[in-house]
Amino acid sequence: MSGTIPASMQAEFRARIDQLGADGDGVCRAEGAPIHVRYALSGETVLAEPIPGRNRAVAIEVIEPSPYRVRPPCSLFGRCGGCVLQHQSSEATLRWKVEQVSAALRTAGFGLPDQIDTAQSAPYTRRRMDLAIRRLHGGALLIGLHERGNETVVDLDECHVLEPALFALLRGLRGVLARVQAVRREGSLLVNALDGGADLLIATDGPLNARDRAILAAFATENAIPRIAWRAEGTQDTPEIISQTAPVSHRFGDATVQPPPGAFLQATASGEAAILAAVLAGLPPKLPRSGRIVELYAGCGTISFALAERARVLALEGHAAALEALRSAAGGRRIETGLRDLNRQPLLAKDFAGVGAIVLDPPHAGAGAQMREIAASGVGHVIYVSCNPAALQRDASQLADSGYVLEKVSVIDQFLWSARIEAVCVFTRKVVVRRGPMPRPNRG
Ligand SMILES: C[S@@+](CC[C@H](N)C(=O)[O-])C[C@H]1O[C@@H](n2cnc3c(N)ncnc32)[C@H](O)[C@@H]1O
Repeated sequence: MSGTIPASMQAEFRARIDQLGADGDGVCRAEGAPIHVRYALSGETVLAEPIPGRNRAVAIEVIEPSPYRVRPPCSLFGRCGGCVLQHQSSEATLRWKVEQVSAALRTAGFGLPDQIDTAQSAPYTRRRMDLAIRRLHGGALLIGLHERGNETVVDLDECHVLEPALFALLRGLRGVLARVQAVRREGSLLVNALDGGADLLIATDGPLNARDRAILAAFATENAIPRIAWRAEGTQDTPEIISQTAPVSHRFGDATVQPPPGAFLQATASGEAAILAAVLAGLPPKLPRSGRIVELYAGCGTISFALAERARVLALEGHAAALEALRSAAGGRRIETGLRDLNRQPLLAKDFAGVGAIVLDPPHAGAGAQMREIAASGVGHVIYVSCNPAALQRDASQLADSGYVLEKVSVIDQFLWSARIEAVCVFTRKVVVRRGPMPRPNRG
């Protein structure tokens, strides 16, 4: 969305909100163009104040409230960019998320199943968060999330989504990082609450000196943190392990994985469970134990180990360290792994010959070139785990064009009070399965 608010609405204006946009903001129309009004809900009339230079506004007074408006639980709501929908009941937000996914699938060309399953994570259960670090001129340190639309860091002195133990850890870390000279002006912190303890990946805009390392190592020991890793801010360098007090471990089913620093993890344990249940429910009921599943974008194996209970799995992933974690834990299971950049080198349609099901969990941008090959493969079951309805719409339209139907949809709200939406969609196509060799992983 670009442009600015029409000249006739440069001052405060009354806005009648038609709907929520994909970003969770209310949308009204002015002179034919949509204007996004923050903190306004569908059906409301609000007094809105334009944000200078943008076609966005902020609700400053609610004139006619939505029946779903509630009091936001967090005092940082409206400043911290982490939550955008605390002023709407969680039930109404879940319905809105279902509608967003439904609209994407309808636009892609599918009829919807009679029932859409839903799951919603509870407050205080987020186990992964990417935070910003900012040093103020006086030396004090902020750890938190950016304000919406700008780089100001809002110190997270209250949070209703994070697991309490992680939140408590941040409290201590704030004082510790204030003493770390490598944080000159800014940095970032990725916290993962693994089963074996918290895993921290810190990035700073200056180099770590020996004193910094000692400070971080002492913090790890005092707080029983298995691992702290570091890398230079703004890079994707392989993280350096600063402190390792215990083995890093996380369980996927009966497998124990050692995820790399900053590893992708589903945002909540209950969200992960809902995703797994929906994926397993979407597998063909008669998949023989000797059958084959190709899993794309497998990460460290969140889904792979559960799939391997049902059939042989070929798990492909583009991030070498994540794949290595999966591969190391896969011993004795029916999991073959392959390192592959599926954008540059997608599996081809013919590579899927004889495969009983494809499970894919692509990044935010969607499956890109890989999707065309999946659609052309004719594999009977395609189970798509989505974290972005817009990408889902693009990718699913290729399945619609290839004659797939939509069997099942589950919408999972594991990013409570945000506009982020997860969905698991099961697409099927009646085909005669071609027999052929298992696709060969491309070992990197
Ligand atoms: C949404 S995560 C899902 C990971 C895993 N399925 C899980 O649930 O933990 C997407 C995964 O895709 C991987 N990925 C991103 N781009 C890729 C590419 N071009 N080729 C292969 N894998 C890619 C990421 O490294 C990440 O592990």
